[in-house]
Amino acid sequence: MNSAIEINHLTKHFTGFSLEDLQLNLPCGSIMGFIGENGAGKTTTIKLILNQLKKDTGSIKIFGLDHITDEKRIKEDIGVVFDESYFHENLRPKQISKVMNQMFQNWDEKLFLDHLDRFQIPLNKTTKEFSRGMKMKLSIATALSHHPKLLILDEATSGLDPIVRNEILDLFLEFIQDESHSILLSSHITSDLEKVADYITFIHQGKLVLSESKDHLRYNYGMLLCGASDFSAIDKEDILGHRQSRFGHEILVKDKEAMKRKYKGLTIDQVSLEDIMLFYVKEGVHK
Ligand SMILES: Nc1ncnc2c1ncn2[C@@H]1O[C@H](COP(=O)(O)OP(=O)(O)OP(=O)(O)O)[C@@H](O)[C@H]1O
Repeated sequence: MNSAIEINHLTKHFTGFSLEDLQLNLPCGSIMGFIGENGAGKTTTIKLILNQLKKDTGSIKIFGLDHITDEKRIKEDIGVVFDESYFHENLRPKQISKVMNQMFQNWDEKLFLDHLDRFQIPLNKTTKEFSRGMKMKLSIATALSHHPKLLILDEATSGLDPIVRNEILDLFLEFIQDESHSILLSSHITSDLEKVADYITFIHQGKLVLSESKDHLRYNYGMLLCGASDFSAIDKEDILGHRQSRFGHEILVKDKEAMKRKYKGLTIDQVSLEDIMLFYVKEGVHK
């Protein structure tokens, strides 16, 4: 079994929105960043994976097993974090531990308390007395404490300060040291994904734009910078996306090295995930 999550031809229709023919493969031992604008379909995809929403067509396999017929078995091995805390607000961490112990065979209270200690989460407060960051850390500690093999996190680091986010990213990198572990991480904070993700899947208006290794994106995509006269000499087919500013033309290109050879003398910068997203979502892509 090499895939933690394997999605083929997944489709879900709502009135006014469709997730169409999604393909995604998260290899075991890796982190996949899941990106897309607000309303692109990330949470819908995650809920479909978790069978919290019913798919229309397509297949979803987790650890090689069907996500519906083998749901009970699979759920033991998945830790899930959504951006909202789902604990009752009058519970203290040890009471949460009792609840989780009923839910998961592999619940490990010692591990849970170790995570809380590391995150400096007070044991004597109820969750309604927690800050947003504390609630998020509590959710992540909970998700990790039944020894899951797969973590699925939907905007789990949104609204957290950079120090807390870094702590959490470090924890993800530790988790992934075990090659049987994997993470699907939806986030708008593309710089976080640049730090930790091995793969990036990008959806736009319910459709897959790309699903590639981060290194492939880093080495193949580039931003060509030029003035008006050079711009007119660039072949249309090389322009993946284009933006004009008062400083000149910025052109999103694929196959950076080939472009460097073809347009000698022009600057081609490294491109960030945020740039790629902006060009697809805001500037429009030419092909
Ligand atoms: N239960 C539902 N019934 C009808 N439409 C829904 C339902 N759930 C989601 N949608 C629609 O599906 C689309 C995608 O929503 P989704 O929450 O998956 O986006 P997202 O990529 O997670 O966005 P965000 O980054 O804002 O969280 C939206 O247009 C939303 O209104």
